[in-house]
Amino acid sequence: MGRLVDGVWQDVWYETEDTKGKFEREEAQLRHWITADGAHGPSGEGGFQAESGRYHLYVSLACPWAHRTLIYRKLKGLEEYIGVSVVSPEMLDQGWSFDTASGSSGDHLYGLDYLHQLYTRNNPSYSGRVTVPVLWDKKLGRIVSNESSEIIRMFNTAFDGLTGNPLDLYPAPLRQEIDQLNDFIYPTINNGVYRAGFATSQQAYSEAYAILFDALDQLDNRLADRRYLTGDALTEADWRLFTTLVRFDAVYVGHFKCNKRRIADYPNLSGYLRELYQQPGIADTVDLAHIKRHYYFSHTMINPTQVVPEGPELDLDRPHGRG
Ligand SMILES: N[C@@H](CCC(=O)N[C@@H](CS)C(=O)NCC(=O)O)C(=O)O
Repeated sequence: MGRLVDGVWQDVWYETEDTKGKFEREEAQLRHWITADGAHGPSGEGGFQAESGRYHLYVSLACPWAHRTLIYRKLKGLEEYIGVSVVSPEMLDQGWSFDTASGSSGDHLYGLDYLHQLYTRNNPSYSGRVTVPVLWDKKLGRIVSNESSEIIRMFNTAFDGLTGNPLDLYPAPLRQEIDQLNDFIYPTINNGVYRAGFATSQQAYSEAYAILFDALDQLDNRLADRRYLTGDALTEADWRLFTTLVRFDAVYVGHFKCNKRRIADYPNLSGYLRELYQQPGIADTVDLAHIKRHYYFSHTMINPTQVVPEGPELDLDRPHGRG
């Protein structure tokens, strides 16, 4: 775990001293957009046109943000257009690595040892955290984006002319509602579990815990009379929630101390989670072994023994009873 400072790797844990024990996630810095015609998107520079084989995704199967991009790659039929390299679940003193002995696919493009080398290949004097996912442009040898919420928006439309895949997970009539749901779910739940788990003071943890379970209760109620978060169709908001829910009982309950209830205890969220898991292709994107290994083995300040629990027994293939 660490960060780059002027292109040099430094092994440091998250800073919480100035924030009374609160964990604050750093903003992603690299924010260009792939578009159908190469015009520039909402931020960054232009010149990143959707093309087959031009772009490559670097992901961790453990990471909920990277998981979003893998789900979109699957649902939008992008697998033959965009390659993937998977880092090892073990994120230790050099950060994310391509160590094949511990579960990485290896770096398919350059045979690098560590993800931080990709960041300095993009910018030799980069300063900041070295995070997944990374969307890489093989043609220009640059990082397009390291912000998952924007990568999934690109994947939603930019390649449609090539793939002919019309699925729209951010349809115009629902955008405002989806944005509102995201604004609610990101701080309370997606990042909320991290705010609980990475807190270094009782107060910061207890606050994050209360906000998290209040938000889950609200969503469970919402799903009592709605099949999905916005109604009858799955949207971006559901997939963004899913990547946290599917890790919850296996990791966040124990490792991050989010233990008021399990998702399995919620009458509506539990079936909803299974329904999303059972959508075609989605189970292929979920790797619970990487998920458990990553959190329990990498966060040595939380779990210094690095012992990974055997359980719980999850049965995500059980009938979901929704609809
Ligand atoms: N804003 C980023 C956040 C990505 C992120 O924080 N990824 C985590 C893994 S779950 C990471 O790579 N952390 C390494 C670090 O912070 O040093 C996104 O959504 O793409």
